[in-house]
Amino acid sequence: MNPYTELYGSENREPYSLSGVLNSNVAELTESSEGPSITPISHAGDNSHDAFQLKQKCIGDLPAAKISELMKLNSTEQLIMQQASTRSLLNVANKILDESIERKNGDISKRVAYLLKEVVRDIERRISGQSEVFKKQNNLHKAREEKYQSKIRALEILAMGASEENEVAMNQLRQLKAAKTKIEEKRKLEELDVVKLMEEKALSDVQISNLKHELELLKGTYEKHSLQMEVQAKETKVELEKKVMEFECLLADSRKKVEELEAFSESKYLRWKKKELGYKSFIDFQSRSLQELRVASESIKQEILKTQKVQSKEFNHFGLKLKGLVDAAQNYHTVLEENRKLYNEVQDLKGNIRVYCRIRPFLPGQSEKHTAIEYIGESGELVVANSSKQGKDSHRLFKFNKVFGPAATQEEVFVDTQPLIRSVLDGFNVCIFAYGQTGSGKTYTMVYIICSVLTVHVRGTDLKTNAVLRGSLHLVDLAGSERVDRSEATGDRLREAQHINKSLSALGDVIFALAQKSSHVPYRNSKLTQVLQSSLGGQAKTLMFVQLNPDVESSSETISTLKFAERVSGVELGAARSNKEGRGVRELMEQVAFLKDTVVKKDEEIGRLRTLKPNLSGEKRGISSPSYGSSSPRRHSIGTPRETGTSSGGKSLGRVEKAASDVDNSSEYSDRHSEAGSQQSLDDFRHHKEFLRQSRLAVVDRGQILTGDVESNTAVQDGGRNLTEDFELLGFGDADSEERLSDISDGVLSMGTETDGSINSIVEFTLFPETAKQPVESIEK
Ligand SMILES: Nc1ncnc2c1ncn2[C@@H]1O[C@H](COP(=O)(O)OP(=O)(O)OP(=O)(O)O)[C@@H](O)[C@H]1O
Repeated sequence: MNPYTELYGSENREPYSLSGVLNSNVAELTESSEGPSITPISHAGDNSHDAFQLKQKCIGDLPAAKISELMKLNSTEQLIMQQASTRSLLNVANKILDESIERKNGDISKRVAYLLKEVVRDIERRISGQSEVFKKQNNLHKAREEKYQSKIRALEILAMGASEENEVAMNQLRQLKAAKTKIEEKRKLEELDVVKLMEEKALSDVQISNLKHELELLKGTYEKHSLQMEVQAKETKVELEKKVMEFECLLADSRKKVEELEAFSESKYLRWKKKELGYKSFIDFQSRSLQELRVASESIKQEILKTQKVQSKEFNHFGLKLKGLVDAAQNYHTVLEENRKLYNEVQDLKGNIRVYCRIRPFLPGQSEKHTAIEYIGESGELVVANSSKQGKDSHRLFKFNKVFGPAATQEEVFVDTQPLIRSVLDGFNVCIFAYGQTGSGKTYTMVYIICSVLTVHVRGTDLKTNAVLRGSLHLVDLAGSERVDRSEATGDRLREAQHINKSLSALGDVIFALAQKSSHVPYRNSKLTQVLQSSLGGQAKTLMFVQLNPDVESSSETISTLKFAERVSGVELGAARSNKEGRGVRELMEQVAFLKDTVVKKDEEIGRLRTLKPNLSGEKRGISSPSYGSSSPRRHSIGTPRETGTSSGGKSLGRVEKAASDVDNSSEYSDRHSEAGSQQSLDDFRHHKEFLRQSRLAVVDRGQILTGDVESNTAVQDGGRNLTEDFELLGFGDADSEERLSDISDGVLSMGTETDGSINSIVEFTLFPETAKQPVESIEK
């Protein structure tokens, strides 16, 4: 649609129609220019232009409709118009319009006129474009004409030429035809392509519509989303506003604080300023002092150098003195060693009981316990903490011949004990017994000997002097010396503990008597002391191992044990003497001993019969008999029901009411138990005998342990005789005392065995049934 129609409607048709007229004229001109008359027009242009100029004035006075009418009607004018150039024609139209605009003064709106002018200009542009095309076409036609002319000339030449050339022409024609068919095919293909493209276009349309639909959907969701976002934005806005308010409050606070801080920092700054001034003055003062000090240090250096020289001289002097002191110290140590030796010799001469103290280590699982042992000296000093006491008494110092700490090995203990054991071969009686509370390591130290007392008798002949040597070694593993109140034993175990305690208190009595050098030593109060009589009083060498439990909970037991050991260490047995006798003397000694024992046994028999009398008259009460009245350190009551205690190695451990270590108390015990302790039940006695039958024999010869059957007594004749002698020596040789002998013969098992050279040894294994009671049969008899 023409845009001018839209703009001006029917009122403004006049310029449009004028333009249409002009256009049609131009179109006519254009059509005519394609024809062969173009050339005359262009050639005749100049003449017609002059003619047109002539008519120009009168045409200009006419209205537009008239002009077109004139152009149609007047053939001469028409020709002029046809022959006039388009530019001239348009100039005329312009002029007419301009004049009409001026003349009509508002009949034709200025706007329309202006647009008309624009249209005319556009036509002009087109016409100039068309003229360009015409020129080009003209040139093309000229070129074609020339080409055809040359072809015509060529064809004329060819026509005049031979028929072969005609054929060539025909061929060319055919080729042209073929080319034409190809072109047609190509066109068909292109048509097909167009169809395809149309189809694709249809598809694309469908896709576009789908996409549009999707776009609609997306638009919907987007709108929803944007709505939500808007709601959220509103909420967030509210929150933010709140926050802004809060921040504003904070800001106000912060401002206040800042102001305060500023004020504070201002005051601080002032203070620092003052301080700075102070420091500056102080630094000045210091630097002055430093200068002075430098000067002083220089002088001191000089003095030091001087002093160093003096000191080096003095050092040399001291070195010489020190060397002298070291020599003196070495001498002091040698003297100290000699003193120790001399002290030991004095001890030997006096016949003091040697006391070795041994502290067992904490057992596995006791690692967190505290120790009561505070100090172990190399010369036998021992400091023990006494938790029950305060102040000065909270520590107690003891001194013994030797103290073995928890780390001491069996080998170390044996090395120290070896010389004593060796002296048995020289005819000395040696007794080694271990004392201490239950579980303190007595058996461990006595090298796990399964029995309580092991006696080794060694007999030999000195080949040079023909003298007979008799030595005996008693190894005694005593029962635990724990208090009954601590053991909390009841029933059978309490009785057992009391019996065990008897033997320990009897031992205490003996040691107390020996320490007091009293005329009567109560050896016969227990089998233990009877067995040990030769070792405790017969100028024997006696060694006591005091075993200690390091646990602080056992400190009271430890203290009482050590007190007892202290007493024991004070006992002087007299210088040890070797049993080296001529044959005659020995026989006489044996006779004396035999007679002594017989007297003693007769006394005992009388005493027993005395006690038996009230029983026979119907009074059922305990009797006191030396043969049964003794208690011993170990009880082996096989077959008797008993509680399992803390014993190790199958031993029955006695937890006793009072430690025999406490000599003050032990005498009291001795009195009390000498009567009560002798009561033995028939059952216990039987059990004891049964056990003894099953017991095995251990043989020890120079530290070697041999075992043998109890029944297979393979002693040589001398050995057999020795056994009898030993029984006599121990005071059990009375043949009249049937019960006691049977008890001892079962209890003391011996075996002789050859040792090196002429020395024979007898080993005895002794068990003491503390709970064995007097058999009813014997009482009745
Ligand atoms: N020196 C030691 N080194 C390592 N363990 C030891 C030592 N002394 C003792 N023991 C251990 O401590 C425990 C108690 O020792 P032992 O049985 O010899 O005590 P005891 O005094 O003979 O006891 P009881 O009075 O009950 O017969 C045992 O397990 C033993 O192995």
